[in-house]
Amino acid sequence: MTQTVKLILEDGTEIQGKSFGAFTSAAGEVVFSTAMTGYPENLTDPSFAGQILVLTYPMVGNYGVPGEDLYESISKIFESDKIHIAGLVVNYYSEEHSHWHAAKSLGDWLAEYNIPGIFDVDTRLLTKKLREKGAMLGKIVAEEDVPLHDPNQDNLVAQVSPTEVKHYGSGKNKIVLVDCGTKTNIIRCFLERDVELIRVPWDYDFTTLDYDGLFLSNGPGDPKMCEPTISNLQKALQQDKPIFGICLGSQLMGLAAGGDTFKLKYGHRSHNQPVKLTGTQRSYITSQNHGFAVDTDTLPAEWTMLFENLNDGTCEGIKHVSKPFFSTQFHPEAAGGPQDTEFMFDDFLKAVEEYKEGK
Ligand SMILES: NC(=O)CC[C@H](N)C(=O)O
Repeated sequence: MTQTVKLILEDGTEIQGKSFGAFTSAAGEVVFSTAMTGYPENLTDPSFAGQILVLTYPMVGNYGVPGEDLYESISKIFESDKIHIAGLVVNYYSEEHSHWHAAKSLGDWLAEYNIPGIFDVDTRLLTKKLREKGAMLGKIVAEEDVPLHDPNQDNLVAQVSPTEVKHYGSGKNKIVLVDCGTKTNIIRCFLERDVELIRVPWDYDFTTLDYDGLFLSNGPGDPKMCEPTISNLQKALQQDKPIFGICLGSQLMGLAAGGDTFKLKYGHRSHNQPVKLTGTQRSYITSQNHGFAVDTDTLPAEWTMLFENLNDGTCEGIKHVSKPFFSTQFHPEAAGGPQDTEFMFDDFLKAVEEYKEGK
């Protein structure tokens, strides 16, 4: 029998719904995504750590959850090796699922990781509230009440980053990937491009390593929590080796450059965020998942905005005016979402080749 659970927001809103996944209570920051597909990818994206995710797409679970498949010891399917969200809020949960690759139901998968889900919630109405008031703390309450908890006060990157260095591939360009909670599709995108990848923990002193290019990954929480990464990055910015950052990596680059970051009112989480390449009329449709952004007004003179969000005008990437340092706030690796900006990986590796030729 389906049990009743509640979603409670910090402004006092209480919404009654039905339980799926684990029948347990959990607190976090309530954020919404308007993506129409991709829950296996979203739920395993480490950037969602600490967040209760509201999906506006009305029917969820109908294609189940794919079976695991490995490639070079990383998942071919998922964006990390576990579910990272704190809870899931949907409108209609489809008990039935059907897909050639489905191995289990979404509810069973959530239960495996002890993550609660709540359905029968008007997630579009809830999203309107989150857009008006901004992202809020909240909790899914089953039997036991739990206190509200702000995950942005925690060092979430330290919780999701690996503790050991790992090596992948044997290509001609040696790239250090600073893993603050990387999505596996970033690793796949590099391995498809003739790269030897050295994946290091968020606080690892990579400045001592021999490499051709530096990459900063996405990750959860407030970028200002990543002090060791920022100070290592500041050393790398003194050199000329190419640096590329995605999402949290873009925010870390902004902070290391001397700029500031701020929390957006309700974040960008979807697969259809329009961005414009600065200095052109060219726009791209991008996959995004972020709640913070670089404040471009605070950047030193040698840095500029590379992409601008066409919905709210906020910064979607930065670049150095003369050195090969650049970033995107959106996800060129997508997973899920459109792959239109995957060329950013090619641009980065081109910069790496040019750096090696000029050395
Ligand atoms: N996907 C990410 O890397 C997110 C970065 C950061 N945690 C934010 O919410 O803005």
